[in-house]
Amino acid sequence: MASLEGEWFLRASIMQCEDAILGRIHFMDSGELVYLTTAGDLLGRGIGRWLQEGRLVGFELDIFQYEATSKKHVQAEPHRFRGFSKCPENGKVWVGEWQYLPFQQPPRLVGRFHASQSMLKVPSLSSKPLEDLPKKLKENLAMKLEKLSQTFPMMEPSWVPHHLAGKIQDVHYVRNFLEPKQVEEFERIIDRTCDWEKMQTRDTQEFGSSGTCPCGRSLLRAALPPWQSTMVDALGSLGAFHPVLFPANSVRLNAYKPGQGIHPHLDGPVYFPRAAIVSLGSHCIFDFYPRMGEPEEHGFSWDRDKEVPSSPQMPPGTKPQLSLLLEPGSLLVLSGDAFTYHRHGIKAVEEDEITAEVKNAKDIGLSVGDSLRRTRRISLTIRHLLPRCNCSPVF
Ligand SMILES: O=C(O)CCC(=O)C(=O)O
Ligand SMILES: [Fe+2]
Repeated sequence: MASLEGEWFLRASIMQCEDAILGRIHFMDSGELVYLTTAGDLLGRGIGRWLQEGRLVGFELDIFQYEATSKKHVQAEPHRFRGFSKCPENGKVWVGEWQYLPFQQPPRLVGRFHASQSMLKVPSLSSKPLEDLPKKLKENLAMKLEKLSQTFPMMEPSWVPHHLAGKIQDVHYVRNFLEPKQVEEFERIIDRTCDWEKMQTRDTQEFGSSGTCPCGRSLLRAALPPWQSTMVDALGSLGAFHPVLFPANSVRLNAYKPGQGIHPHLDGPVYFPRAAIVSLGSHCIFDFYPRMGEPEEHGFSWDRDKEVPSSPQMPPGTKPQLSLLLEPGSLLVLSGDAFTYHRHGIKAVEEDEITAEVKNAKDIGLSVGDSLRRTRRISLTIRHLLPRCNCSPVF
């Protein structure tokens, strides 16, 4: 019997697609698993758990992978797979059944996995019928794996999301994410350390990457300043980002004077479709606009006039569909539809008027007709910038 601990070369099929999963998988003695995609045109990684009971092995993996050259938005959630087999034999290719676990649905058998301990050779495919595994033992192992995967602290958001009434999915607003003291402390650090790029519409600075990789298709990863890492770690452990994508690797600071704002835009498929925005300083009204057409393939270039990622112009006079008052110390998380299809922006005004569209005004104790003067506002936009080639360690 071969020991499972260590690195394996894994290939697994999904229906007719022979090498849908192809890469290195590391079985750690802690019972954890790490997977790295090595298929030429795919990028991605996975994390999971494995268990061995008697002669039976089961492992579960959450895999996030995408085509390096794709200009479309990537999947919004990783896919979960499960492998089952007898313990591998020394020196032989290890073969087992491969299941896909759709969210809240029963597992589906989609193919086989093959693994070998040699990193030099892709495991050869076997067409021998798989030996039937004892049903009860398999069910037992599956139950245990399910329990283990629920213990990832970041899978269960421990804050209560403020799911807003309105037609836009996937917008969460969290009041008092930071305490006033923390807001002040972060503002002090920013004033002391930031090296702003001055724009017409705002000042800005990007953290987390620097320079381009040898092939020029991705950015190289740079360490975040410690105060930002702490915030990114906190967001990770609260469940704002999936553990497969932990830690988020990009932080953009924007500073707005009263009268400045940001033109309605989509952040684009260069990122995993999720952004966490932490506000410091002034309040502001943040607007989401109605969904318009397909956003695919936009957002890879910069609109120099508007100072936002490029996307087709909205018809003049388009009104916001949902507005929120962002308070200092608050956290806004936009993902899925809100990230992919609904432009967001902040009007360039000195004073914000509370209208019926400001959906959280009442929770904050404000009424329609109230107006609030802005002061300087600084925001942190935290996202996961996706590498577009295999030579960049930006992940
Ligand atoms: O300042 C904000 O709250 C929004 C910033 C933003 O949309 C961005 O950086 O893409
Ligand atoms: Fe944005």
